[in-house]
Amino acid sequence: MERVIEVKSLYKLYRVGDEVVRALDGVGFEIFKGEFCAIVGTSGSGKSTLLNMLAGLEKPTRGSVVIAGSHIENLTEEQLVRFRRENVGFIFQSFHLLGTMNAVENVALPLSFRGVPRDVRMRKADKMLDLVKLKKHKKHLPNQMSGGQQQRVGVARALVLDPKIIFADEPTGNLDSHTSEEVMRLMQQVVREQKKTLVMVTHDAHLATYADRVFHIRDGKILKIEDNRKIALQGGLKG
Ligand SMILES: Nc1ncnc2c1ncn2[C@@H]1O[C@H](COP(=O)(O)OP(=O)(O)OP(=O)(O)O)[C@@H](O)[C@H]1O
Repeated sequence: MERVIEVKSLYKLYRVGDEVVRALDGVGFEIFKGEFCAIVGTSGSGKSTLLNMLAGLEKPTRGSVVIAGSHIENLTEEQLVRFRRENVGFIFQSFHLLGTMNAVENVALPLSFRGVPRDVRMRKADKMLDLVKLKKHKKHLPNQMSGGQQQRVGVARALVLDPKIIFADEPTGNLDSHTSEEVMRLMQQVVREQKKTLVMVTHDAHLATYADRVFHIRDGKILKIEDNRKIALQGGLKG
């Protein structure tokens, strides 16, 4: 199996007045190509800090983060921007769609930052919207779509540059429970069919059951890693 993310002895300490907060307190794990992993924990457990380190948005105090073979903790800001552009897609809780652009234009946006010609951009964006089953909503503006449809656009946009890894921070935080499950199933399907690696942060243990593996984090430490595939297999064997 191809290792896509390798984290070793990762620490992030913040000084707040006289106190030191250990947001990450010696975290280590590996994530492989094609895995859907969820990082689960309560508020303040260190989830966002961990995701920020994995995406190279913040520097660790100590330890290493190797993504697709590069030690990203050693990269300069400029190199990090390039690294993210070439390797990473993001799905946000609040969708982050541009209100004046329709669905295809929103999905095509990351391609225009790369200087891809308009006809190629539109063709690729169109294909991605088919993939997330939004064929009929391509010309709709964000305010003409439901929350779930907007997040499908968000998923399509994260995929359009064909990134190795997708990071999702509470991707269903603004959706009702039924729509959340739909978006989870979509993400699960995308990871399987496109052989992507998806790392999702959530406080919701139920949504985490859609992931292949669940990393439980508390006080900046990984308490346990649950393998849902093994659990499903054992369930199947028992049944
Ligand atoms: N910039 C900062 N300065 C000081 N302390 C911070 C900073 N960022 C995070 N922390 C602290 O680090 C710990 C972990 O925070 P983090 O945001 O990673 O938690 P979280 O699990 O993502 O929480 P939430 O679900 O509420 O977003 C918390 O105790 C938080 O107060």
